Amino acid sequence: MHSFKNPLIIALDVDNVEEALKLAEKIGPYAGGFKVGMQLYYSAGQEVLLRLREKELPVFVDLKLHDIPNTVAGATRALTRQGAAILNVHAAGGKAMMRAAVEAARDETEKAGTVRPLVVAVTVLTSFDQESFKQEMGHSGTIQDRVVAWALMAREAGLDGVVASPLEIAAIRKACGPDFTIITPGIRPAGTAINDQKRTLTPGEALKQGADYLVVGRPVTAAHDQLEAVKAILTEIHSM
Ligand SMILES: O=c1ccn([C@@H]2O[C@H](COP(=O)(O)O)[C@@H](O)[C@H]2O)c(=O)[nH]1
Repeated sequence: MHSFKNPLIIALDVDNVEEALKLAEKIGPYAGGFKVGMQLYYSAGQEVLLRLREKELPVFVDLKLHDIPNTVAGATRALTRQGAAILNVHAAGGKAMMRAAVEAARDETEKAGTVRPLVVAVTVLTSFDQESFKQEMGHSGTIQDRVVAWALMAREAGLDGVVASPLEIAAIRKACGPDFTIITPGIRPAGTAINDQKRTLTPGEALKQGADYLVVGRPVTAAHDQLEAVKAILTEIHSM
């Protein structure tokens, strides 16, 4: 297991390596780890992962893989070689796809003698509310029921955990047990902008619900004082 020094993962949602490294330099001594998502990876490629390695903090590579099993396995192998500490696939890709991802990560790390990344499944994006989930996705049940069903499927496929909103943490924990990793975006410290997120809680509330890791982007990246924003979240976390 790659070691995160605290549960706070900062989403480096910026456009280039220089900006990412500048932010990483500033908040690195405080953050538990970084997240590299589509915006940064599609702009900067694997170079950003190699450069972030120098900061010696684990990196969650959030590319939400979703394709046929063989293609997802190949992409998983590449991200594993590039040093991802956590990587993710969409649960909607199905059990065979999820199994292919975790087996590819295991095989790649066994060959290299390195630590296997956690492979987790994205459930229902935090930008959906119940209404849009029903109208646009055609699901008649609740978001929570779908998230729990996908979490159970991910566990059966051998995945290590899920990405879900903080509102579903307790239900996932109950269904999947204490060792199943729960990573939650949709984190909004009190008084910060909600933006496009629909299912949110504060850092303290999410931890109280049982989250393992909190993913925070704009409340830090868009803050007037990014370092102060990180420190305030850590103070809230440590007061729990
Ligand atoms: O359901 C999901 C899955 C992933 N994300 C990612 O987390 C961060 C959240 O950023 P904020 O700026 O704090 O909203 C972002 O990189 C998303 O791609 C998510 O929000 N919801």
